[in-house]
Amino acid sequence: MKKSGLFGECARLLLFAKPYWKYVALAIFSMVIYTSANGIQISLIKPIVDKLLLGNTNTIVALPKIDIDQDAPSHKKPSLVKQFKKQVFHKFSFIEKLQRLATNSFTSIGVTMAIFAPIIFLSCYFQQYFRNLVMWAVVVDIRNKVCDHLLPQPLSFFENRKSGDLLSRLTNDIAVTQSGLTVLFDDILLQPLKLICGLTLAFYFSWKLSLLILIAFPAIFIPVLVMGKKIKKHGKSSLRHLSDLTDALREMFAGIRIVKAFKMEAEESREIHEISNRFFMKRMKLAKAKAINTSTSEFVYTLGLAILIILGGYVIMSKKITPGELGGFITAIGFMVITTIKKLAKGYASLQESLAGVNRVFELFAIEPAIKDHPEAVALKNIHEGISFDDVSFSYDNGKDYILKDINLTISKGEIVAIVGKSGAGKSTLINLIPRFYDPVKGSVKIDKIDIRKIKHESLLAQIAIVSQQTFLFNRSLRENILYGRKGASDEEIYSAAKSANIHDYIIDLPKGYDTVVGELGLKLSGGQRQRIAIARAILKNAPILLLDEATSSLDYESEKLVQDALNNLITGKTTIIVAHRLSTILHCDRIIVMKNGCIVEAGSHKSLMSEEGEYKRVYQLHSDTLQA
Ligand SMILES: Nc1ncnc2c1ncn2[C@@H]1O[C@H](COP(=O)(O)OP(=O)(O)OP(=O)(O)O)[C@@H](O)[C@H]1O
Repeated sequence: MKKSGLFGECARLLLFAKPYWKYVALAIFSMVIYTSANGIQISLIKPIVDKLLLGNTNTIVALPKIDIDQDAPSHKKPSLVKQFKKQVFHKFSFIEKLQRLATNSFTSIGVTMAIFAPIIFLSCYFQQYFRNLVMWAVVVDIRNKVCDHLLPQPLSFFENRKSGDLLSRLTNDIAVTQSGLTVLFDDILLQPLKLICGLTLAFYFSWKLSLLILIAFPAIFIPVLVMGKKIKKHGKSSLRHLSDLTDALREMFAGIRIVKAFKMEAEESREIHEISNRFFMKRMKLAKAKAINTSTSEFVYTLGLAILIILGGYVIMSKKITPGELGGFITAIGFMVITTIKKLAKGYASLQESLAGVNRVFELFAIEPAIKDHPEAVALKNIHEGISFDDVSFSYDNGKDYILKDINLTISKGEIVAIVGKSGAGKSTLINLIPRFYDPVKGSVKIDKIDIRKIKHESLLAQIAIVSQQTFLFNRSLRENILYGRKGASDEEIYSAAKSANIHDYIIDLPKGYDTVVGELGLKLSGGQRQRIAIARAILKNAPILLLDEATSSLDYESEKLVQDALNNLITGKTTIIVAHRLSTILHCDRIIVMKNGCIVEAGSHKSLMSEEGEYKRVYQLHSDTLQA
């Protein structure tokens, strides 16, 4: 993935806020109001001290201001700095006017502050509300976009990755990204406004002291920048360890039956402890970098404050500033500038930590879907001729080991074909090429003579119903699980599909009937019941191509007979491919294909294959002997 710096990554993150620019503008507007209102309140400190306390009067009495200019000869042309100061303060003359109006007495100052209270209340509320609105909308959008980007990835993408890693990126890393957004919107947007306001006030009170503060800025930021890089590095590796932990936990719970059956609780617990310890060590490295960052900043601030007090004392003693100005200056620096710089430094560190998560989330966006629609892809509306495999070879490892070798097979529309062969012969792999779970390495799979790579993937899948070896049920109601076959089907259609799959009677006997929620991974149902739900789902889909991969393997003999009848009804007129180990279930298929080591070695009807002394007859006899034994 192309590496981008801090600004690049922040900009990419902020691009997600583009659809919400109106709310961003409202948040910034509220922030400006809020910060200015705070600044104006601080500016009232000067009249409180100089006019009301030191002047000891309730009326406007112009204090003889002790100024560095006062001894200057009147004919001398003011320096450039002084002219600039005059110009700047002239622009802020409204503050002076406000002061005159509002600073006659403690009461008028109190009233002025009270007038600002609702403004501060509203601007504070809206700036927080809009910032949060944008931030959470962006977080939700990022997660949705990652999901949308990942779901079309081919099966191999998910098989080659730890699902815990994906889970961790979608939860932990996005949570870290969210805190990055908080920093961006809270600190990076709001704090500079406060900093500008604080510095303006500080310059207004004493430009010389303010310049000293500006000179000290690099001393504050250098340690922050250095530690920021470390924080990002440790942040990224601690997220990787968290993802390992998520994956281990997910696997342990998914395989809890096996863990219990083999009494492996202690072993699993040891494994989890080890991974947790590794995560802890990484997390501590991150904590150390963050602690160094914060404490170095605190050290510099405290030192800076000490110097400021010495210098402040010096200037007040030499009467170059009024006590009111010094009070205002220290308040502006203490409440606005220093707290803001502290927040910016802390925010920078948090941002670096978050960018580690942002990086990992953006890595997912960089993955191009391996199976994409061809630019000239056509939509498949139905199937007229059939399916064909033309010189198809396939490998899971980029051609190192071929699982399917030069397969040539034509299946006519409406034909029922069974694929048999030893375990590992490549039967499931062959049928997985039809819905494009994988693409062939050589040759092509065609439907109605169109290479399926040139058919719109969605329309291809719409023509196929699959019942696979590993029946998966969602932790939702039985109704929803069956409805997965065809969204929008009526209750009658669901019941009819369930009846055909011989599961309806079982469902209606349950206290909650079709609204019964299936336990996690379908643990609450027996293997046979799960498979019948999956068959009902496929029946409901009513697609013209049926792929049954060991569809009846988990059924007891009674259910198998009933489901077999149902399947027989269902497959009438449909192009069906059945992968089966139980040879008794495929005797009446139109054609039986025998596979061995990734090649088709025999093909024909049960009768014709039995008349040959080939692989089928050998396996069939072995199968019959096993059944009789
Ligand atoms: N996702 C995968 N990644 C890598 N290799 C795989 C994958 N799926 C299957 N294989 C390998 O491909 C070979 C064929 O597997 P396949 O599942 O197609 O055989 P099968 O004939 O359906 O076997 P069974 O009857 O046991 O299900 C096996 O050696 C298997 O280990």
